[in-house]
Amino acid sequence: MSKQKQRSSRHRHRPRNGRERRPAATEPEGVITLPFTKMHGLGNDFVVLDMISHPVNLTTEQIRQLSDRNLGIGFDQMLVIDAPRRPDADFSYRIFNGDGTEVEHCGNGARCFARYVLERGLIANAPVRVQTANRLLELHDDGDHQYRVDMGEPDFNPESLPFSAEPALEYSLQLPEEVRFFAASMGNPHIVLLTDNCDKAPVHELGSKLCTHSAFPQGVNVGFMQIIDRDNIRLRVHERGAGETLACGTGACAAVACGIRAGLLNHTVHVELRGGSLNINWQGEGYPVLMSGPAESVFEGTIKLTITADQETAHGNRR
Ligand SMILES: N[C@H](CCC[C@H](N)C(=O)O)C(=O)O
Repeated sequence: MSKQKQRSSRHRHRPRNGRERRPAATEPEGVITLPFTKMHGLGNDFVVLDMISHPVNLTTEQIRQLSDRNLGIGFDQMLVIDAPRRPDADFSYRIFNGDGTEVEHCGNGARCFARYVLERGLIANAPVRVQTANRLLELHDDGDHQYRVDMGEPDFNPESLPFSAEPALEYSLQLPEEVRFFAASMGNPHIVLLTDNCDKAPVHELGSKLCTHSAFPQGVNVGFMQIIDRDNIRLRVHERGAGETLACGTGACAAVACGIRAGLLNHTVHVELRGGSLNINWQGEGYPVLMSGPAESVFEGTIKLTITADQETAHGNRR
């Protein structure tokens, strides 16, 4: 059986066209009950929505409200699972920061995605191929809730962030104080600053200033990397659209790739973040970055949402 057929036979109730959908429970006019799952990767926390079974297009404002840790559910990012949009993928998934902005990649989220679809039998077994806005990821299950993700290749071209500068190993900005940093895209934009002590790094003050600096028209994630030795780093990340998180998977990949490219690190690095640790491997130009780490599922819930008429239509149409 061709790989394509093998792949489709691995899906339980998941015809390619995604047509079989169970509408979210609908209550009085415009109110729906939306099931969600709360998950995290090293404390970087997510709300996971299954848009195949419960289709609804949330507005930016609704995402912001749901991310509020007092008024909503609370999360760093929302992961939205959907049917694949290309034949070589098993699923697609969309990622939204807590501020409602949609982004291209989420490393900790990819591991949680893998656990979600495998534990629910939405696919028979790993590897799971999932497409994001601009990448195709391959997710592997290493057992004991440890997952390994082929994160794709780092892109060191500053235009990929975007950041208008001549390609270089290291860059600088006058804030007015001079700040030096590496830059890489993992599908989403990262800059990485070296620090001799993560605990004392000005993650919030400097991170928030750089994250929204005009040099980065689409914003940027700001990592603070402390090199312990060639096999171990500590890392804190001020994330675009979320602030400092307890861990950042794409940030760990970007930091290690930049460190290896600068000749400061070996090819497999243990990354200690505030929420725990990841193992990152990168063999160099032309190779993908491989990330290994845990994914935890915390609780299931439902939330009532008032949706507008056109969302209702979209909701209805996607049944
Ligand atoms: N804030 C990031 C997206 C989430 C990345 C992070 N949570 C990860 O695990 O990679 C951005 O705006 O590009």
